[in-house]
Amino acid sequence: MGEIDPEFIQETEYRPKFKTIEADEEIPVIDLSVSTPSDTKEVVSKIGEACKKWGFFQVINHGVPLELRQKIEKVAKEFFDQPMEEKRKVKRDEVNPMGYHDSEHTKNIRDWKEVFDFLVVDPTLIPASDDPDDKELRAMTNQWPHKPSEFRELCQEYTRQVEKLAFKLLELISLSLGLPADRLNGYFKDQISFARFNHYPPCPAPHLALGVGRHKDGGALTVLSQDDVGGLQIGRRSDGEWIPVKPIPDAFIINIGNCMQVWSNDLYWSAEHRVVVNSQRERFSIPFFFFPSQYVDIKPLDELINEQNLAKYKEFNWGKFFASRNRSDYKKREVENIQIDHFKVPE
Ligand SMILES: O=C(O)CCC(=O)C(=O)O
Ligand SMILES: [Fe+2]
Repeated sequence: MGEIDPEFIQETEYRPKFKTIEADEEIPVIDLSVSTPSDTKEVVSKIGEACKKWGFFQVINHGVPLELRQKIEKVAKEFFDQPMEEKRKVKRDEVNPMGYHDSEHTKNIRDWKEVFDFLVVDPTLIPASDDPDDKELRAMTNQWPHKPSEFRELCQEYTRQVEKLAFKLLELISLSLGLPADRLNGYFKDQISFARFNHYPPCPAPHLALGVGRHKDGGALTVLSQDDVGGLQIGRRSDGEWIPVKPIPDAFIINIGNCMQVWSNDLYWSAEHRVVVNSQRERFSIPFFFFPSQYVDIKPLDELINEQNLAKYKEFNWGKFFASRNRSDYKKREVENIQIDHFKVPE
């Protein structure tokens, strides 16, 4: 049994069990290639069902070139393979959260991973603090390493392509809610989206630590690329059971974030998920967090609420929510991380 720093150790109830979970159910795999309006209708309906039941699905024939994905995976690995001294040159700090980081905390427990974050729009403005009365904004900017030499260009090309997919999915999700395809697009005019390279090194005590502790993604949706190692697990909406997400070559994993859950007034589900690590193989993944503009106030969409279906959430400001979440990632805090449940209207 390996020894690890106590700051990585999860409370007993949150440690992974490593029992074989009966694969009686898996998240749906949806083919996005459509040639007729009736194909689109079918895709929309499958997406709607997946968002309700799981909050997760995988997509194939998504339009992001495989070659680009292979290149980006290669440079991400090359970046992390460098000595710590090199990686620290682009280390993030409390002012600028973009760049390299190796002490991410989820729910106040340290994650067994290192990350590199980069923005889609550079610079991106966010609230300077999570204090609702503080109107000041600050700029986040990208920090690019010199090596690998094609790193920056590939990262920018990757976010351009994945952003296109994110907008396509946003439109399909709007349609699935019975709304016009472009109903949600305006919320992303000054999007604060970013992408992340996750590197999970082999862990000597995979039964005690997690690559990422259980959490829900904050934004509208996440487009995730994972390698063939596996380790992502999602909490099933019906009973909370942890279900592994099977790696499928060239597929993207899509999950609903908190904003979409609120917009849909709980029809769609932002599922809790986590990453288990193993003692043998390192794992890489690349989430793209599709985040609305900081000034957008999030609340259940007017078209979806009525006397039979009252709004389940009070309005909250996305930028302030993000600023609050962001602070808690750095280090242990005494208070609980902000959650959408804090905005729930009592029944
Ligand atoms: O590595 C993964 O598969 C998922 C990572 C994740 O959930 C996150 O970075 O928010
Ligand atoms: Fe996540």
